[in-house]
Amino acid sequence: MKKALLRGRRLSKVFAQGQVKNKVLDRVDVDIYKKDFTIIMGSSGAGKSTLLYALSRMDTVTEGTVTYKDKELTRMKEKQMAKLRAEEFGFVFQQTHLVSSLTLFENVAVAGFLSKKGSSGEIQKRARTLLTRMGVEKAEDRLPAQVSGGEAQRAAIARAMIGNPGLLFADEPTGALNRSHSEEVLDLLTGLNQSGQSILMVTHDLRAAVRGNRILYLEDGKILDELELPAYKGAEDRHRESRVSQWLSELQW
Ligand SMILES: Nc1ncnc2c1ncn2[C@@H]1O[C@H](COP(=O)(O)OP(=O)(O)OP(=O)(O)O)[C@@H](O)[C@H]1O
Repeated sequence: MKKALLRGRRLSKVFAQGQVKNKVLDRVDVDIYKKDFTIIMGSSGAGKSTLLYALSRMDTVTEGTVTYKDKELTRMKEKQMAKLRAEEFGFVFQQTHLVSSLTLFENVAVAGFLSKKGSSGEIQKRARTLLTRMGVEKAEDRLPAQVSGGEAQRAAIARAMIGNPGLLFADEPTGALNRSHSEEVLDLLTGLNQSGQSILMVTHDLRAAVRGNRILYLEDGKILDELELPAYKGAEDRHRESRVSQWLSELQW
């Protein structure tokens, strides 16, 4: 039996606004496995991002436990959690949140210094290698405002990878990109996964979802169903997209 890298048990999240309570996650049980490219799908407002934030402890849960490599994150104090997050997790969001006054290289290197993994020289070398791997080495001395949205997102992925994370969390990483830039970013994520990187990604885009080998479907705060797929082999596999599309239509997505 596969052992979970990250495990959520009976996760509930209630947002209270005055007297009104909105239960967004309802006792969700979920396991995320090492080396998988796991996707969270569901309709708008289903709680996808809330589940990602709960599992990464970017946000607290109302009830339930989150365990990563046998450490219970839901018991950790914020300082301990911040350390674990810096050492073990990488994050990519729809907006890159790159520091506007720093070059792409500096954005990646600074994140590397914060992860405290290696000497200054090693981190700078790794930053350059990652920017090259992401295909943005020619833009590394430019500010975020001087590059395209796709280049900025690729630099943001380099930044997320600089600490060699055990798990990369991505929340709609292609949500703000045009089709060709989205494909470039998805190709990079697929490549990272093929070299062993575990990824958990939220998306509402079918083209992004087909990159995963396991898709979880969230509805009304619960995981309604999941689909296992073989590893992604390339865009020519048309059958894959129709299979996922068929599954989603059965779920009335
Ligand atoms: N900080 C918050 N305070 C109050 N309600 C919130 C908060 N964050 C999210 N919600 C509510 O929780 C529900 C789920 O939000 P969430 O962003 O997780 O959904 P989602 O499935 O990621 O949606 P989308 O695909 O539209 O981004 C929504 O009804 C949202 O309005």
